[in-house]
Amino acid sequence: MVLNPVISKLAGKLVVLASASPRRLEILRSAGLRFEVVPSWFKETLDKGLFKAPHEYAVETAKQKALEVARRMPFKHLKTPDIVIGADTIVSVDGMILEKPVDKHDAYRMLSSLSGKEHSVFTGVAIVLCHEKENEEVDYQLVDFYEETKVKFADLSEDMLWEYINSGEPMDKAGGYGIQALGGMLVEYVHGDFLNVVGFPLNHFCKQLHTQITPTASPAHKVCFYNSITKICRLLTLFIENLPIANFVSALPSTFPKTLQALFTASKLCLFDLLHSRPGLDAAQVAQEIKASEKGTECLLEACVSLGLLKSIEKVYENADLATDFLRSDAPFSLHGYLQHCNETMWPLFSHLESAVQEGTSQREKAFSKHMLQKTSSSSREGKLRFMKAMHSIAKITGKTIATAFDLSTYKSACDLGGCTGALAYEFAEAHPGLSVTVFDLPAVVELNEFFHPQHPDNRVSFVAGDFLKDELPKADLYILARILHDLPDEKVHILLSKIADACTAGCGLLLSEIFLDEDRRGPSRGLLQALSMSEGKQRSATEYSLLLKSHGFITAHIRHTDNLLDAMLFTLLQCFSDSAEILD
Ligand SMILES: Cc1cn([C@@H]2O[C@H](COP(=O)(O)OP(=O)(O)OP(=O)(O)O)[C@@H](O)[C@H]2O)c(=O)[nH]c1=O
Repeated sequence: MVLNPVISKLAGKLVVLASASPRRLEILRSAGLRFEVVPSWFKETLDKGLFKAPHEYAVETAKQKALEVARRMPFKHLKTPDIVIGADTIVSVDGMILEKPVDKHDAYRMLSSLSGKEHSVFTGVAIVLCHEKENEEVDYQLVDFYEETKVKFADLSEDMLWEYINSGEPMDKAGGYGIQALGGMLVEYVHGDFLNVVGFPLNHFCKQLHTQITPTASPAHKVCFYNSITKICRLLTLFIENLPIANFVSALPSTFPKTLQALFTASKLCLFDLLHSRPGLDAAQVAQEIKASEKGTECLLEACVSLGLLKSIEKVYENADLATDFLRSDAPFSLHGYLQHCNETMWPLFSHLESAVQEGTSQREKAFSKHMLQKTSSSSREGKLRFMKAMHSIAKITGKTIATAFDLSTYKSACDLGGCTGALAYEFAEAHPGLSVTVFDLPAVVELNEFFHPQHPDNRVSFVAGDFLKDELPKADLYILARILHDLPDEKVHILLSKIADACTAGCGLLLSEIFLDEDRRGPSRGLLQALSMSEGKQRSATEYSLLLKSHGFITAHIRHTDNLLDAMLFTLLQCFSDSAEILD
């Protein structure tokens, strides 16, 4: 008997059912499985037209339900599950997909379309296996499958239909009926797994578990605490991107703008650099060094102490770990460049958000004086350098996570398109000893690279100047597109992807790194807030990126949601598409 050993394999693991369906709970409880129920917040709103077959829709919805819970739990429940189970049941008849009816008339429409006919019930199931890595990031491994059961309804008279609808039973059930209760009276035959119709294909599930789950012991309740680096990066970045992180700064949002400005000002005045090279200065000495008033400097120092950025012992100051690790300009994970960009570019732009929303146009002219327009313009050397410093900060913080997201051992050469200062390329070279990486970026960007000396230079990283929309791309087995696509208008996205597909041979890879929006576009906030400052591009979900890349011949191989600002997806080229008719809008 396969069931018992399978269920007992899960003993000691934190198993979570990402479903509010009482039937699923009952089926799995009766089988002896011990689990917690955390209903998914994923809204079943995927575009059905995008799926070739009904079961693909059910499987994708099940995946999204389970992934949403798997990703939410470490933050909201402070524990990482071992296994999350999601499911979605749909009824399919005459090419239509029927879900739960929205009202009685909808139930009538559904039931009358089933009357006297055979239909299919599909349940898509996703099992997400969560592996917490040493750095406490979580790796998600997905197993999915579906089960089909055929059901034939008797001819239903109007009276029967309305009597059944008025019983209230149809409302929370796919297709508007419950085969396990009154709805059983409408059914002439069932071919296949009965429990699949009720909402969960138990037999198929156990078979999958049997082959997919290895019986390694794991603590029942792993409490997820971020290690300090991940935590500080996250907090600081959320902080900068305007999210309510009440643990870090109390009494938000009233203190929020003041906190940000204190951070920006301290960073701009190089306070953290000064206290790194000369710890133990008092307010008067600091004031003298940064050429500022004594009173103002003292207020700023005290504010920074209250924010946990500085420490003070008997009126002398030194950097707290947070400042040492992230805020001094030469820290390995320095946010200095990014803070400067936020202060001098993002802040003025966002203070014109109201008119940006009203007019739907860039507010640069309004937000900046002539002098600042020049300083922040991407066509000026200073503006370019400023932007490069900001991108360099982000690449340093996210680089390792992206570079180690996938097994890339089959690739020998990579090309980071728009790779800017090479910060990401160096991470890839360090993480993959067999990989050479070419950074391809505009001549004016490559020229300025002398300002960014890598900590560990590596002769497997080289720079080639060119325009990825116009020039021939360097040959590589793997193309990297990190934070590029979201910023481009659709036509440029397609030009770039076509060029990559043309440069690739079958089996070549494409690694995409972006913020992936939740499928229902309810988060993450950092992606949706970033969209407010984008005039041309577009934020997309993982499914949208998959479909976009698929239209150029790339198929999704792996997805990684990293919780370190950027997510990543690895694609493989199946065949080369040069025909623009293949391109989806
Ligand atoms: C055909 C049929 C369906 N159902 C129920 O229909 C819901 C489908 O909806 P779902 O979207 O898959 O699930 P949900 O109930 O919204 O829960 P969740 O997993 O949180 O989305 C599930 O409940 C199933 O049992 C029955 O109880 N009996 C039947 O004969």
